[in-house]
Amino acid sequence: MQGNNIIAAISTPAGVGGIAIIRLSGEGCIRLAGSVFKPYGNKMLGEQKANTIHFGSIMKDDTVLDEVLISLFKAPHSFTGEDVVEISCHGSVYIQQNILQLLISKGARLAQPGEFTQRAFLNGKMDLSQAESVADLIASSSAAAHRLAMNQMRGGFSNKLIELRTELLNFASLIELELDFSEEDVEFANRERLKEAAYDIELHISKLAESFEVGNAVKNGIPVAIIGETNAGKSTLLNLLLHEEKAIVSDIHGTTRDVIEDTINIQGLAFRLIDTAGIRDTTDEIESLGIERTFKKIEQANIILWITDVGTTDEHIRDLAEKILPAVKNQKLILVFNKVDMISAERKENKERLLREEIPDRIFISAKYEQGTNDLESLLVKAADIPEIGEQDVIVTNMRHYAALENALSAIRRVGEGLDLHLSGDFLSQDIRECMHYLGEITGQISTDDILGNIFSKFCIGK
Ligand SMILES: Nc1nc2c(c(=O)[nH]1)N(C=O)[C@@H](CNc1ccc(C(=O)N[C@@H](CCC(=O)O)C(=O)O)cc1)CN2
Ligand SMILES: Nc1nc2c(ncn2[C@@H]2O[C@H](COP(=O)(O)OP(=O)(O)OP(=O)(O)O)[C@@H](O)[C@H]2O)c(=O)[nH]1
Ligand SMILES: [K+]
Ligand SMILES: [Mg+2]
Repeated sequence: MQGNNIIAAISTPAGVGGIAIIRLSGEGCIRLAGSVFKPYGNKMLGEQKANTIHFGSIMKDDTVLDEVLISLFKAPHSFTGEDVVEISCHGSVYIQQNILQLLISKGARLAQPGEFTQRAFLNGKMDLSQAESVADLIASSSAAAHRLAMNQMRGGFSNKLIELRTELLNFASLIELELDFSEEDVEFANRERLKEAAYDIELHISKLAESFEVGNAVKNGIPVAIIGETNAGKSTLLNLLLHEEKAIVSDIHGTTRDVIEDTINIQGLAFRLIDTAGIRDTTDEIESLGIERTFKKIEQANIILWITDVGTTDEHIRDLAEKILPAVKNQKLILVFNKVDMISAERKENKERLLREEIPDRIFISAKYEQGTNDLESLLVKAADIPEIGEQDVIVTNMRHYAALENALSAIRRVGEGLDLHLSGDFLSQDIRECMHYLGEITGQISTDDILGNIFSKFCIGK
């Protein structure tokens, strides 16, 4: 049916803002929009040039639904690569819904989530990793996450993958050429040079794969577990850093029983703060489960803030250290002495020396009276140890890309091993092709409907 291929959606958030945008894409969408648009000028919409904007009314039969601006894009020069019409109307939900229904009654259909971007991908406007970065860009909540998504959208990652693919292709041709001439027993490809090439590619791919640790932390927030004895002030600190009464604070030991998480932005970096149940010996079953979770969160965090009441005895702190230190592996551990408002300078000096060797990073704060918390924030940024990210840096932020890179890495490693073992060219070339296949999955040169469906269904409607 004609028009069935025209998709429509409200691209702006529901019910907020003075102006809303309704987007149409697909062959015939300009004519479709023209059928409900009464221009104030004398030319009909269908006669207008690409990249122009027009003022007029949207008509439902004889009633004016709204006065709008309509922007025209013509294939292939649009976001989707198809004809695109954008209607800017007033931001009333009533108007938006009525215009959308009107367009659907004229033959458009509701766009699925991400369908505009999916079309842009299918029409070659961008590759798959760029399309995915659009969703990341929309979700970015810190300067660093924004920069990574922007680099990816502008093709940094794609270009790197194209480079690698070209290298692999050259590599495969060398080996395959040799295969064609195998009867004549010639060696076109110098084995040492092939080994170097394989190693060089391996190095590039492994660098990309390794960047995922930083990329993932920047995109999802660096996980910070806030742990320690009951009543140390963990939830007070969480609320202070979040500027929100997220967790219940009380002078009752064991107030927090389950994990509470939220994300904050400090100096352009996102941190995922995780408040946990206070550690103590308890017979309460629920509380014990909460404490088990505390130890799980220690495992999952990059940074651990061990909060202790500065008035807690040295013995008790040492006892806790025996439980906490074995659970800490690669994570950064910071010892936070809380409630400094309650103690003397002399007492503080004594605590300065406690567990110095085991935990060199420490700070004194008062969560309740907001003392030392700026320094704590700076300490968090330092502990996060995220390298400065430049515009040219390619950093992997997507689990799907990471998994594909790991597969590509195994394949290119097999090529290197095959060369060491003097395996015949057909084996080598098979692994090189496999490596290319996995890189192609990232850019979408290799893709299935399942993969695409999975990616685009997570987008918002209208994107
Ligand atoms: N109103 C509106 N704002 C928007 C978008 C949109 O689609 N509509 N975008 C949607 O994400 C982003 C902008 N991205 C866009 C990317 C390409 C084209 C486009 O028309 N490209 C053509 C022409 C390029 C040219 O003139 O040089 C092309 O690539 O051929 C439009 C928007 C953010 N803001
Ligand atoms: N004087 C003083 N009191 C504080 C400070 N920080 C927290 N408190 C008080 O300490 C008590 C316990 O605080 P919480 O934040 O609930 O402690 P918690 O570590 O989350 O406790 P649990 O969830 O029970 O493990 C509350 O009465 C807070 O008001 C501080 O810096 N100074
Ligand atoms: K408490
Ligand atoms: Mg608490």
